[in-house]
Amino acid sequence: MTETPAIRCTGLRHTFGETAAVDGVDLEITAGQVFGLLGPNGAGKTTTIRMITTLLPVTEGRIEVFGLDVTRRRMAVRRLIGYVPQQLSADATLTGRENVALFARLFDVPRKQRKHRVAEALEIVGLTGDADRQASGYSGGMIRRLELAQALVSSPRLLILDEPTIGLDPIARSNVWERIEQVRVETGMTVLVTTHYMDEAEQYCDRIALMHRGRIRSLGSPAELEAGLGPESTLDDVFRAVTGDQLEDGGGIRDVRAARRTARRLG
Ligand SMILES: Nc1ncnc2c1ncn2[C@@H]1O[C@H](COP(=O)(O)OP(=O)(O)OP(=O)(O)O)[C@@H](O)[C@H]1O
Repeated sequence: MTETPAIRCTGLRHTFGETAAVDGVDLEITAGQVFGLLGPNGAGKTTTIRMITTLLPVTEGRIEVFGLDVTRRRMAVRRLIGYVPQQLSADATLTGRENVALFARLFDVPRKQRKHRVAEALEIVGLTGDADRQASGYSGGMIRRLELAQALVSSPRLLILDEPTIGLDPIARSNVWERIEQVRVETGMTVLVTTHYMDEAEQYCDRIALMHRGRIRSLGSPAELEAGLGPESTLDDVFRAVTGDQLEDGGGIRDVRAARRTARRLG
């Protein structure tokens, strides 16, 4: 018997007025994998994620999360998902522990388990020593790890991260990824992540979908995608072949925006 996939999208579409942000996506994500959704700015990644997390309606097609239809079983689906959006979700005026405790209450973690689960989530992301400091004093990497703890406190089966490492320095980036990897190994959680960083996708993702103009253009493991283009090809080459060089400027602009956003959050 085949295992129910963590996510199955069939003929998925979402339009904003005349714009088809997601334009016929078929996608299956195996439970327990780290799956990377890659694409240039405006490819439709965030729109896809927002439909999976039930935050946007499905205009056309169907999404199932562990076999549950997201349109009909919205609340049940939400209970299965931990979501770290691109925009700020940590409160700088609270301590790290208070931030995570707030999410434990929001996500209905049973009262008796809350203290333990909050401490556990902080431990996983390596923030135990800083848990009782105000988040306003955290670095960008620490804020991102705090947001990860917020998403983990409800013990989700599916963790969805929208550009978790954008705007961070290389050490903070690998630190965030190590925590994600650790949780995956320990819990068997499925992880769906968007990133602009090809090296991260190559190193940490089991499978990748390259998205461009609302459609999936290429799908497979990093090695399969590279081998498909030719010997010595890198994931960057595959990306460029699919999107026509859009990454050259796109990533930079995006990084500047993200760095500004991170600076604002810390300021
Ligand atoms: N609320 C909205 N109203 C109108 N158009 C939108 C809205 N959100 C997204 N779009 C459009 O839908 C398309 C896909 O956007 P989306 O944010 O999903 O892309 P993305 O791949 O996540 O890009 P990025 O890497 O910049 O986050 C773009 O053309 C975008 O301008």
